Amino acid sequence: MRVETAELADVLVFVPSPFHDERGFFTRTFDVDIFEDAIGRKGSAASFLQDSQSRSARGVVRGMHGRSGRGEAKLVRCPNGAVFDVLVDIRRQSPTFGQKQAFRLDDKEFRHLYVPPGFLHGFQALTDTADVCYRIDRPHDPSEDIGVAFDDADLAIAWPEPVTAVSARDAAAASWKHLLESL
Ligand SMILES: Cc1cn([C@H]2C[C@H](O)[C@@H](COP(=O)(O)OP(=O)(O)O[C@H]3O[C@@H](C)C(=O)[C@@H](O)[C@H]3O)O2)c(=O)[nH]c1=O
Repeated sequence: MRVETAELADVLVFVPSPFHDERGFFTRTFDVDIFEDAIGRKGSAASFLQDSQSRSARGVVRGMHGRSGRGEAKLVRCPNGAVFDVLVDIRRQSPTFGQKQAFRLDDKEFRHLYVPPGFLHGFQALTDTADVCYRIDRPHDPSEDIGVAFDDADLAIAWPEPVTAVSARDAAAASWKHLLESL
């Protein structure tokens, strides 16, 4: 498994080496030693407490979601289909504060993102169905949800497909300007 850095500070991309044969494929999706070497902290893998999966139809956007307080670290991958995944750095002290980066996550290359606390995250499904699995290092607490509208003009995320559906919460999300004032 290869580890790549990203344009955004402290984000890592794990790129596994799937094994293909006539049965299909086998791929490792997580390796504790590789993860902890890359993060530079022994024991850090054990901090992931919750594993979740969502399924989305083509064009669906989920995001842009973040977490207040000390935030949460995430491991994000797409085990079925493909998504256009977007991160925004909302850490005031970061050299890449305010910047965004998009990644293609899919069931061909199985790229796996490590997202430290202090980011907005969202994605759009690029295939008829697209699953996203993510682990987080703190139990979900909706009272700490923060968000920015996926179509905020200042954030200007170029979603590649027409947007077919979003949740009521995402449709009513605050502006990027509003979030910046609260950080
Ligand atoms: C995120 C989450 C939701 N839920 C519940 C709340 C709600 O009833 C239902 C659907 O939740 P949402 O609409 O918030 O799901 P969704 O819009 O898919 O939210 C997710 O979006 C992506 C982009 C992320 O990065 C995730 O961290 C998460 O915020 O599931 C949990 O029980 N545990 C969880 O960890």
